[in-house]
Amino acid sequence: MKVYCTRPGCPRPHNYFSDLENNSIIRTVQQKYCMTCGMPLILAGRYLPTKLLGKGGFGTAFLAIDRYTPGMRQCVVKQFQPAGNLNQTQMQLAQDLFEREAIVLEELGNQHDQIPALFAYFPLLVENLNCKEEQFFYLVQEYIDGQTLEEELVEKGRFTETEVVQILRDILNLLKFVHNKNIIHRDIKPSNIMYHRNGKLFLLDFGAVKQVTNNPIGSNRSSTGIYSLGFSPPEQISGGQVFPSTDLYALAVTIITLLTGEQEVNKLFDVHSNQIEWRSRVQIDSNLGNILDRMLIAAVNQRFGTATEVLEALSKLPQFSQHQDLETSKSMQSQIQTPVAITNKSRTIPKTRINRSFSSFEILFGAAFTGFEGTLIAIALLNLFSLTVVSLICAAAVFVMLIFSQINRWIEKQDLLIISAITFIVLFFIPLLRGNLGIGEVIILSCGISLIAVAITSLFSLIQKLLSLLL
Ligand SMILES: Nc1ncnc2c1ncn2[C@@H]1O[C@H](COP(=O)(O)OP(=O)(O)OP(=O)(O)O)[C@@H](O)[C@H]1O
Repeated sequence: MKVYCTRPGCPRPHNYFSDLENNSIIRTVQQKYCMTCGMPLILAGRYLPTKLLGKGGFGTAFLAIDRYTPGMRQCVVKQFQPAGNLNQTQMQLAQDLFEREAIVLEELGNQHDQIPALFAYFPLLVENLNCKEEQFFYLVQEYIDGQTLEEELVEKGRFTETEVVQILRDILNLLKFVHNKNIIHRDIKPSNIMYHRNGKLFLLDFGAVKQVTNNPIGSNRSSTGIYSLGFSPPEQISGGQVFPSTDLYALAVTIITLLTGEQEVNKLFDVHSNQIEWRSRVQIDSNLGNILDRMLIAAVNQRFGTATEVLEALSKLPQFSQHQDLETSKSMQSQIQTPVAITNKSRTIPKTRINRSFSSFEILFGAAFTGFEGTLIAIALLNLFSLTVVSLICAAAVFVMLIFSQINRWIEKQDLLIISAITFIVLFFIPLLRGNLGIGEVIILSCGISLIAVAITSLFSLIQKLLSLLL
């Protein structure tokens, strides 16, 4: 098993322990140390980092396993590690913010199923290579197995109007909950919003939150100069007061980047008019555009003040005020009104699953897979049953199942490669399933049909695009 060393700057952080391939040894082993720098690898005696997820402004995130859960649950271990050379005051501020992320996650994550839950927060005292003591801080949170909106944007190019409205509603409901707790997120952007594989949206990174405890929201305290360039409104950049509407501004910029497909958000800013220019880049419902524009007003007193106000404005748009959204809003309402009763998160897959659209690459890759896998299965079935009709019926059923599973995203991306590799290996090692065909002929036949599937799908996509342009 690979275990990742979390010491900043460790020259060889990848460690491999063959004994840890065995789960019962993972559970019982005392400790493991980095073979290069001697750093203890099993954090708090419990969490084993396996992979680097990424580095943010205040820390480094690792994917880890929790060895004391029955299924060795995956989790995210974040280590406090501020970037750049900070002075003592800045360092203390960064550390406070890291701790605040833990406090906020503990409060919010356990009450809302679209915010990662906090599992642990602890310091670790270790000796460095010069035999001096060093202290590290770790925060362990729920792992969201999915993709950030930023990653999806890179894959898809841009989001449709229907998709962004669904995202807008979902995040507004989340913000309503967060703001009701007197907390302002302050770092809403596509890289901090994540789609779980089951279609549920999550809000991440509460490292920049401002908690206005004992003060009304927007009370007279400075915002400590934390912002994401391009997403943050003027009041946040100037280090002044922050308000719930500060998050609404960042949410509007987020939605506009998704609609326009512009990944470099600064390119949306027009220095001449001193505002974000986006309407000419996309064709959307003008009322929806007006709502986004009102979320983007620089003057706080003219911008929408609360998430509820925006939700109300959205519900007045006839094409978007659907029964389903009223239900979502009602269920959120009951969640907010009964905070004491909710202590554990329910991790059920939502009934109203968001059917995310497929990128062109995903469609063509799916077609190639279906052609390849379908052919392998048809060959095997034709050689397995003596009755050709039975084989063809079974093959057709499998074919339909393959397409259905992809449409519902039960299988996607690397699953497709794994499934076709397994089927191919089975055919390779069991000649009975190939009949008179040699392995070379099987490959040629499967690849050929896979190419035909891609060609037919491309043709249909082209016709569909042409029709949508004409109609
Ligand atoms: N709970 C989580 N589940 C899954 N992935 C996560 C989770 N939290 C963070 N990540 C991923 O880990 C990486 C680093 O996250 P981190 O929050 O440390 O920084 P960031 O959001 O990329 O940057 P910044 O702090 O500057 O906003 C990102 O790719 C993020 O998507």
